[in-house]
Amino acid sequence: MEEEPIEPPLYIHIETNDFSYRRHKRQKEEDIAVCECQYDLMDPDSACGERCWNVSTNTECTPGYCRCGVYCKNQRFQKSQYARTRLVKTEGRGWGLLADENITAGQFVSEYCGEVISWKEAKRRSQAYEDQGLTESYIIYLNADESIDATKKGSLARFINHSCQPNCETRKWTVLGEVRVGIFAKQDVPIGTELSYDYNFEWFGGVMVRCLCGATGCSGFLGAKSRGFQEATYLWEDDDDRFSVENIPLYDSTDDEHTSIPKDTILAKDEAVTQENNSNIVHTTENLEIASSNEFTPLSVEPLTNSMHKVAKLENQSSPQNNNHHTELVLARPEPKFRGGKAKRGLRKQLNVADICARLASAAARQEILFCEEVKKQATAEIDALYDEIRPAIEEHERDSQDNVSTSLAEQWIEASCCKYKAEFDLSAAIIKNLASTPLKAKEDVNPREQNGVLYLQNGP
Ligand SMILES: C[S@@+](CC[C@H](N)C(=O)[O-])C[C@H]1O[C@@H](n2cnc3c(N)ncnc32)[C@H](O)[C@@H]1O
Repeated sequence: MEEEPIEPPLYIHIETNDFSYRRHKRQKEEDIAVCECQYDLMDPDSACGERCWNVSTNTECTPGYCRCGVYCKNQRFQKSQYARTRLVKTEGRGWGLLADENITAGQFVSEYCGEVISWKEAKRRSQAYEDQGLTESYIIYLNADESIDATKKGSLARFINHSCQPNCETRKWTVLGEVRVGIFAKQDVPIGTELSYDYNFEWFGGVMVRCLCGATGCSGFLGAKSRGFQEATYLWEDDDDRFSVENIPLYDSTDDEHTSIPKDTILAKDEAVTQENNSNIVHTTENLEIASSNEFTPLSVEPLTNSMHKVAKLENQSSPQNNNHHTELVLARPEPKFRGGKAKRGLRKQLNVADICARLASAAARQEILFCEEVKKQATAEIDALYDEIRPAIEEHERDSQDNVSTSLAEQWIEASCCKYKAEFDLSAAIIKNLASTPLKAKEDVNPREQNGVLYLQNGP
């Protein structure tokens, strides 16, 4: 019997994402993250190695803005610094990718390139591919709004198969303002080993693929953790005839093999190949979140007054040395900080400045305190306005673990937070100073008022 030729699948090979659906983002100068690394001949890691703060936030250095110049090691996506890999025909799982060199844990293996498309378009294509009866799936989740479709255009990473016990993982990196997906080794991978990562499909199609990864504890199906899968299995349990096991289109990759090519026939070496018949759609979700180690914690705006819970209990002490109405400010313990670092608005005012001023005999002292309060109000208004601007980015971070706050906005936020802290501090300092050094009004001139447990003054006896 004549053996069928081993035909590598057809697709258009690309090494950077294709942006036909929208324009590539243009990185603004103020948004470029510049690290502090400086190349030192004696220390190779000095040129944007592990200690580089861009590396620690999964952000590549921008050429021309990194002082390490050509020595910068943090431009792996931009320079396509992939590991050597080989395309291989597997048994039952279509084509796969082998390590063609010893790969070390943490090494960048390849970028998952494809067409960057909107979430809506991904859904539309998913349906279309399914309607065409295509069983292999190449769409992965990029972020809440976009996906990467490597069905027709892609890099070699599109051939990496799923395993429930993978030796690689996906990570998201920001490169020149765009988020990109890389495949990174989770462990040392010896030459000749098949590369794999956990798809965790967001399964759009009705087609389910039996997982043939062979791992102990294999979940049984590709995308077993996906919402689509959960819904389908729920319906099965429901005993609904329409969704009985028989009626669910089930694709077993072994049955679908159209060739009888010997197991693991090594085909091409880092080879770009094209063919039109391989397509279908999958979505990964959780797995990509691994990439979000660039934790962004929104700055909390916790004014001093707020942390000084029930701020000031001003008690008058009669002192033999001081015939003035000496006043002591007692600060209660701070309340715990806001959880999640989220800025809270509408903070309760702790200091009744008008009331404090009403007790001070000196007009200059009153003016100073009122001025400080005015500055504090302005600082509060400033940070509230900024909060509205920064809010969408915070929400996006919460949704996607994606830090999209522009550096300039983040800097404004930090500056405004500092101004507000300073204004709070100045106000408190002005009150303390004036209460301590300024004569208070005579007791009969002051109308004692209930301070609601937050702040109250008692004149001396
Ligand atoms: C991104 S492609 C991987 C490359 C694909 N094997 C090929 O030949 O082009 C994903 C498809 O590969 C197949 N596949 C990947 N991992 C598999 C596994 N563990 N078990 C069965 N089929 C798998 C499924 O058909 C899936 O839709």
